[in-house]
Amino acid sequence: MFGHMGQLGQLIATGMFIWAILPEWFHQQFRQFLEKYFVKLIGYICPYIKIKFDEYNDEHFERSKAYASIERYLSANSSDKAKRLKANVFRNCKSVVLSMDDYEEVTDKFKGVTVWWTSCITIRGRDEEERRSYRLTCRRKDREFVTKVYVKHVLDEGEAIALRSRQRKLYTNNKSGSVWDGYRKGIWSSIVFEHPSTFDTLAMDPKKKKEILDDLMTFSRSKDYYKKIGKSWKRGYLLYGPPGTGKSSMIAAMANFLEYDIYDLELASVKDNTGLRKLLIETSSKSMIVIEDIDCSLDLTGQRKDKKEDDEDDEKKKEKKKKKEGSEVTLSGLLNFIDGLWSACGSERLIVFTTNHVEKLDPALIRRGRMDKHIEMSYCCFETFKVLAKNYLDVESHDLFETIGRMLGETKMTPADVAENLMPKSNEEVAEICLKKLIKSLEVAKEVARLKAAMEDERIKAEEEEEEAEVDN
Ligand SMILES: Nc1ncnc2c1ncn2[C@@H]1O[C@H](COP(=O)(O)OP(=O)(O)OP(=O)(O)O)[C@@H](O)[C@H]1O
Ligand SMILES: [Mg+2]
Repeated sequence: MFGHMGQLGQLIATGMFIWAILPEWFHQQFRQFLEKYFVKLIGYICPYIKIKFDEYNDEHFERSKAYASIERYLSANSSDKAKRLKANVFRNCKSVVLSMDDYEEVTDKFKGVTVWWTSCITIRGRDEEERRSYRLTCRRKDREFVTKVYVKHVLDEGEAIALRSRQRKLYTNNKSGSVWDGYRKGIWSSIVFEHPSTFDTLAMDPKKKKEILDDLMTFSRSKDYYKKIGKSWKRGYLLYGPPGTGKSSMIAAMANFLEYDIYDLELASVKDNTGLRKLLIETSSKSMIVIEDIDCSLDLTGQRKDKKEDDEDDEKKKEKKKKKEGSEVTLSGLLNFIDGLWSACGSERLIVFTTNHVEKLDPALIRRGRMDKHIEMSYCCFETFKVLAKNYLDVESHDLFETIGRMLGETKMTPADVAENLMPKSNEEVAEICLKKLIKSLEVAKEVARLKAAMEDERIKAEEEEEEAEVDN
């Protein structure tokens, strides 16, 4: 027994001696060889596979997009399951994002498949730099599903969460061309978009409101449909109606509903058609491009149709006018902006025009396909009033409603005017006082309209008499 022990001791001692006299490179090779086969061996035995997502890839300084998406996905789906959390406040984000703390593990289930996520840190290099990563563990049998379906689901969902929580922007174009926005020159300048208008605060016929909401919802979910029918994923809205009927409020409500950015395009500040195209290219997806008061923006009415008929003098006059205004955008330039080849450069975009005079616009500009949906914003009807009364006074029914309903049927008053009357101006102004104020205003408006109509009748009568007198002479 002791003899065997002695032999073994000798063997070990010889082995150690040989190991000691072998060169360093041999040690390294041997170690690598062992590590490689050990990992392989574990791979054969272990029923799980692991996928690592690093926060920074070696060749990029930027934070990995996949890592950020996973972080958001996990904080939204598993932050209630993890026991130790980290709070992050991102730039461009409204809220605090909770994510798993280091070395924390959570379980996630998707379509019946269970996976495990671990947040890891490795210390690398001489500077002992901390490298973060997420490790996804799944069963070997689920490998195909996890790599092809689950990971895509996580990344898509993470991106969608980022979009939902970002701060939206209101952009406007600059007359001077481009502005320095801190790190690059841009042709749009922006502020944070925080308009409080929503479809709840917007007063209009509930049926019409629902129709618009359905339309917007369908649009935002129709990516594949637009691809199938061979159209770029955009839709044109024309909002028309008298001043103060809620066109601008509707635009803000639409942007809030769809969570889009707004590009408020001032046509008069655009130098020419090329400038218009540049602006278009610089807009992002999930946005609304708005041109307010399109009839006043430029002399676009009939520029295309009547071009040949215009005599030279007219052309010169127009040229001069355009030079004075500093804009040479033409109707055809604008038409191309809306649905020319370049308009397909982004996706999921609404183009919205507003006007007080729809009849002044060139039919080519507002034909379906360019302006797909025409929405009339009109004077306040009883249904509109009820929404305003609810929003402004918290009143859903009142004895005075009947009178107001009847009077609104007889008199044209814009929602802006009705809203102004309904808004309490002091603590003493209770709902009834405000409603009475509105009735008084409606009476005045009715009287003014009656006088105007009478004056107009008189004017027409006088003109007719004048004509008759001329004929007699
Ligand atoms: N339909 C509406 N619902 C709720 N509020 C409205 C509505 N219409 C007008 N208002 C109120 O009146 C104000 C003016 O409305 P808004 O600016 O949307 O009108 P507009 O149609 O864009 O007018 P303009 O043609 O002059 O640009 C808004 O601030 C809003 O408070
Ligand atoms: Mg407006």
